[in-house]
This record gives sequence, structure tokens and C-alpha cells, in this order.
Amino acid sequence: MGISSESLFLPVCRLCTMWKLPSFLARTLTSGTNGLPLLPDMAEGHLPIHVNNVRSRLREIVGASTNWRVHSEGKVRSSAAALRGARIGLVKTEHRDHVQAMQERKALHTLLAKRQEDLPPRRMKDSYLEVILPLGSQPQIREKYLNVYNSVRFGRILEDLDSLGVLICYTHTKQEAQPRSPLSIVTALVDKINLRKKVVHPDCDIKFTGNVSWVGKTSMEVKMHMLQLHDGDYCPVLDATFVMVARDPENKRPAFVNPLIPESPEEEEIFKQGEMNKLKRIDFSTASLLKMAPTAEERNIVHDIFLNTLDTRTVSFRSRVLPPNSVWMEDAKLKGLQICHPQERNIFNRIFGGFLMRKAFELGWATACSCGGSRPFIVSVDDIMFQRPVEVGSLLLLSGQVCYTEKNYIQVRVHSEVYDADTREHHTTNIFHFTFISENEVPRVVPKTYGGKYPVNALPLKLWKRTLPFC
Ligand SMILES: CCCCCCCCCCCCCCCCCC(=O)SCCNC(=O)CCNC(=O)[C@H](O)C(C)(C)COP(=O)(O)OP(=O)(O)OC[C@H]1O[C@@H](n2cnc3c(N)ncnc32)[C@H](O)[C@@H]1OP(=O)(O)O
Repeated sequence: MGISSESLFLPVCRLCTMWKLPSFLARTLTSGTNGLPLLPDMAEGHLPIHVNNVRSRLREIVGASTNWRVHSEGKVRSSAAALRGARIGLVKTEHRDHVQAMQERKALHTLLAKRQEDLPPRRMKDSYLEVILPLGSQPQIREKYLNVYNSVRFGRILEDLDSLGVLICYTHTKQEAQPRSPLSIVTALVDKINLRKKVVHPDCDIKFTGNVSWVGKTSMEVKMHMLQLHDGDYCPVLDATFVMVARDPENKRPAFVNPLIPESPEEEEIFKQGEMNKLKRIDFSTASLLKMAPTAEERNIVHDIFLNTLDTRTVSFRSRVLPPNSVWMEDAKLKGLQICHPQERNIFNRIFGGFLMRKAFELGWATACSCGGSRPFIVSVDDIMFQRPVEVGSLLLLSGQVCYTEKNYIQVRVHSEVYDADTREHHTTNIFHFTFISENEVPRVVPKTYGGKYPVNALPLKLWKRTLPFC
């Protein structure tokens, strides 16, 4: 099932030698908005949206169904093979069902631009949005966000960021004359989320802001920020960079998006950074361990770990000794299963990306918790790739693996795949990377196997990142 811990070892050690986690955290905590300043005039003339209205706006923009239709016999009406597994009887109502909504969306094909140049350019401020999550002023919405430590559930924040990121992209691509957008905008990548605060309070209002910061031909980079109200001021909590991709109305082929024109030197800098982010992703993809052999330095790191665990009495590949304050990598993992019910669908009748992130984050947190033995706090989220959509009705298998630890830091990789019970095939849908800081120092995680069976995620981050197939 998925990538075994043995096949995951090689790539993590390299990154940690290059990117020592504590300094990485220091950068996270001191940088501005992912290293760039907030643009001051963006907020002018913008009325904030209530968080509950973000999804209803999205539904209106794409004309999504409000009802998952079932046959009168009580079985799910299915044109997609992946619905086979779903056996969830829902009450039929007078609402538009999802099949009808998809039929209507097909007609929007004629509204797609043939060339990107045919679309009017946009400014960064055209897509700027503010959303309020009034945890302080509307206590009735707190419970959904509350965890057992009396702080805010980060998984819920991931969901809100995902919905907001998509709404920002629809704002960028909005054509005044079109009441419905012909575009299906999906989350392709969570490039980075940096936390600036360890704890988010459950009783203070939260504000999200964000705008499109770079566009390609069919993809858009979105930068978002979350702030929390303390003593009358909004203080920064996190900065996030997502990449969204526009597809045709049926979510089958890529579709062009409006160009973005930077208007000031600051905006040019932000745009340039977006361009560099894209090139960096291509570089990582080229350097993937799945395509390129490890370097001499990487081989040495792996070999050193092997030598450190060798049983000097037997000198055998099989007989290995766990060093003090360490845990075998194969003992630092947790698995989970989700049945993907219609309730978790997005506006395109696939499973909502934010839900997948919440589930993966919670498994990642539990994995870090069981390995570290004390409460972990999320520090950073990197490179969540949405490789393929998850269909409603899928069986989603999640595997959390601690791949690297240093002092109080824990790096967890969560792999998710769908299992088709009919064909018995597994397909990877997402890979998630979370960095936690634990209350106490955590044991070292040590891979056991060598000889071509290194689990990719047990090596330093630099090496581990080379396994990620970007773009
Ligand atoms: C009353 C109750 C009512 C209930 C009603 C229901 C409604 C409920 C509402 C729910 C909440 C609202 C949800 C709204 C949010 C929806 C978002 C999601 O969930 S989405 C769900 C979660 N997400 C998914 O499911 C997505 C799954 N993944 C996919 O579908 C595909 O992998 C893909 C489309 C992302 C890329 O396909 P691929 O064939 O590879 O694409 P191409 O080669 O054609 O390139 C096209 C462009 O994409 C670029 N690019 C590509 N990859 C990356 C990357 N990794 N990194 C960066 N960029 C990338 C590439 O460079 C190129 O750019 P450019 O040069 O043209 O500018």
C-alpha cells in the first residue's frame, strides 16, 4: 500500500544537513509575508466577507448543485466508475442535483478564451479579498474550530484557506458579463504555509486576506495571510502560498486565465518571486530521486546511518542495533482510512481539497504525537501536491510517517491513495509534508534498511524533496 517505509528512506537526511530545522524555524518566524511586505493600499474599499459566505459564493459562481441526487431505489446515480463504492442513501429534494448542474456547466465551454491574450489583464488588487472568521464576536461558530487544548484546529484553518484561495482566483478571472464562470479552479499545490504563532486563540476574531500574486498560462499563485485580533490590533498568525489551476467547465482540460500586471516595484518583486517559485519547482522535479541517482554526499549520509546501526558483533546487513534515544523508522508511522462521502464534495463533485488536507494534517499530528510523546505544534506545511482528484465514494488510505527528527522538531510525510475495491488498484492522490515542534525533545528516527530499500522520507529534507514530481 503506497510507499513503504523502506522505500522512503533515502531523501530526508540531505535536506536537514543543508536546512537545519531551528534556523528554518527562525526564518519562518521573522520573515514578512513569506519574505515580502504586505501591500498597504490593497485593503482600501474592501468589505470583508463572512467566512460562511465564501462557500456559498463559490457555489453561485460555478452553479454547483446543492443536492447529491439519488435514484428512487436509494442508490447513488452514478456516471463515474468511482462512485461504485458509495452506498449512501440521501433524501431526494427539489434542489438542483449534481448531475443536472454538471450538464448545465458543459454549455459554458463556449465562454472559454481561445488564447490568454484575449483575456483582459488584472491587477493584484483586483483579486484582493478579506474574510472574517468571527470567533470572538460570534461564539456560536467556535465549536467547529475548537480542539481539546482550547485552541483553534489547524485542519479547519486549512479548509478555510483552500476555499478562500479558490474564491480569490475566481475574483481574478471574473468577467462582468458572465454570471457563471466557465472555469473549474482546483488546488494543485500548497507551496508553503509558515506559522508565526504557536497557538491560535478560539475566542478572538480572525481575518484572512489574500490576492493572486503570479499567473502562468493556466495556473495562478495565491498569497494569503491570517491575522488574529488582540487588544484592538490584528497580529499576523500565518502566511500561505497556494497554486491553483484553471480547467474547463467539466474539469477535463486546462483553461487560460487573465494575465496579471504588476503595478509597482513591490508588486514586480512579488511577481518575480512567483516566477522563481515555478522555476524552483521544475528544478526539484528534474532532480527527483525517481529520475536522478543520489550524489556522493547523499550516499555518504546514508552509509553513515547504516554504519551507526551495524551490530559490530555479527557485522551482518540483517542484524542491526538501535542507537540510544532513537526509534526505528518503521515504528514511527500511523495509518488511517476515510470513506469519502458526498458531504465532503467540492463545487465540482470531487472531494474538497481542504477536507483532504484536514484529514492528512490530523493523521500527521497524531503520528508526530505518538513518536514524540508530547504535544506537537504545527510550524510549517510544505509542498502538498494534489496529483489527482479524489472521487466521491472513494476509499482513501492515509499513511503518516515520521521521516526526520532533530531536537524538538518532527518532520512527517502523509501519503494518501485511493483504493478501487473492484480492480484492487491503488493510486496516489496526494503527498503532504508537515513540520511540528514538540514540547519535549524527541527521539531520533533511524531507518533500518539499506541496499536499495531506503524509505525516501528518512533523509534530510533537501534530498527528500528531490523525490517530489512537480509540474
Ligand atoms: C447544501 C449543501 C450543498 C453542498 C454543495 C457542494 C459544494 C460544497 C462547497 C465546498 C467548498 C468549496 C470548495 C471550493 C474549493 C475547491 C478546491 C478543491 O477542492 S480542488 C480539489 C483538490 N484538488 C484536486 O483534486 C486536483 C487534483 N489534481 C489534478 O487534477 C491535476 O494534477 C492538476 C489539474 C492540478 C494538474 O494537471 P496536469 O495535467 O499536470 O496539468 P497540466 O500539465 O495541463 O498543467 C496545467 C498547469 O498546471 C500547472 N501545474 C500542474 N501541476 C502543478 C503543481 N503541482 N504545482 C504547480 N503548478 C502545477 C502547470 O505548470 C500548468 O501551469 P501553466 O504553465 O499553464 O500556467
